[in-house]
Amino acid sequence: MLKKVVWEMCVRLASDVVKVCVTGAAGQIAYSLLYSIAKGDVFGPDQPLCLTLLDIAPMMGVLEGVVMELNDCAFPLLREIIPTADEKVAFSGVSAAFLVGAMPRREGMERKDLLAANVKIFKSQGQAIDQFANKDIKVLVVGNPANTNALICSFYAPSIPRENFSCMTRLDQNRAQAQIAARLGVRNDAVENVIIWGNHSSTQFPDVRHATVEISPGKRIPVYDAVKDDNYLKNEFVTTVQTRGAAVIKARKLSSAMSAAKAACDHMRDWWIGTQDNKWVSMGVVSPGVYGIEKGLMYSFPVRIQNKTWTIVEGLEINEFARKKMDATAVELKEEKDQAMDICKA
Ligand SMILES: NC(=O)C1=CN([C@@H]2O[C@H](COP(=O)(O)OP(=O)(O)OC[C@H]3O[C@@H](n4cnc5c(N)ncnc54)[C@H](O)[C@@H]3O)[C@@H](O)[C@H]2O)C=CC1
Ligand SMILES: O=C([O-])CC(=O)C(=O)O
Repeated sequence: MLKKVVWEMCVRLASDVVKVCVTGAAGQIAYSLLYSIAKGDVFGPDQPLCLTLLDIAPMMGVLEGVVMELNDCAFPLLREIIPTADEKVAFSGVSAAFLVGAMPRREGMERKDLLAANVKIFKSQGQAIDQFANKDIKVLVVGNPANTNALICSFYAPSIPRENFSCMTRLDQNRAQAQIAARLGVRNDAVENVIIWGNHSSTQFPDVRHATVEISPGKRIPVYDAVKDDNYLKNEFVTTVQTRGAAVIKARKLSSAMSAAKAACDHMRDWWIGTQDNKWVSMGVVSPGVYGIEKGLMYSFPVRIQNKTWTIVEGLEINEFARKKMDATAVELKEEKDQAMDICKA
């Protein structure tokens, strides 16, 4: 009898393990990301994990070192680590994937300058996900240009619902939230419902028209009323968020990594576990044609999430200023999409 109970417990434990893939696993974002995932920050403090770590063949030596360090952390939730350069091994049976592996930009480049170098990675990984991953996999694309790479990845994985592909604009959301909090001298989490519209690029539109801030315990007011400076919110604030990635590269000579990893964790955790009550988060998702944004573009919208399903927050008033910004970033996404399709078909 005891033997049977123990056996059943073992079976349950084994089947409870969630398989998660991280690509670019030997790179700088992954170095922070893997730590947080393995610790339980994303899938919950009781969720056992198997991590598959994909990188290219020449990086297998470095990846071996990352695996050693993960083992040396002695994480209770980490049941198995599979380092590999083979997409089939990396994506087989996977329920959640962080697609980080791609070339980062250097000083003076725009993210779309990476298209030619990176988009084929996402075509190939889309095809592998289509063949080998679980059909309900949740895919977060971080590698730049993130929106267009996510679109291509989903295009080449036709057996997986398009809603299961997203790209990361959470870093932009976190940046916007932190800028407002600093301006008002409040905690970062006092600021809610900041929106990032569009592309994870310098045309994105960080919008605080619908955001609120708790300025004193229990007192929440619109950010516009708290800041009382329309000129700042429409100009300096927008530009600061749009160009923050470039500012980090200029200072560090490397692109954001710790903050990118934190944002990837925030994004996937909210997708997996759900958003709270009236809070919105921004993520790049395939446009269903709302807010006048062409159907099929991978565009960042405010969403609520329940049961691992996102729903765009609809009905927000869009003024003339916002309309222009939202359209400009959509135009850029359309251009990137056409260019990416040409590269993939060549
Ligand atoms: N969406 C966002 O908010 C952000 C996106 N990024 C982007 O994330 C990407 C990764 O950045 P870092 O980790 O700093 O770069 P990194 O150069 O440190 O690491 C990239 C890793 O990807 C690997 N890789 C290259 N091709 C691969 C393939 N086909 N399959 C698997 N792995 C592959 C490389 O060997 C390398 O180990 C870049 O494209 C960067 O621009 C960075 C910050 C924020
Ligand atoms: O700016 C870059 O190239 C890296 C990135 O996406 C970011 O920091 O937002």
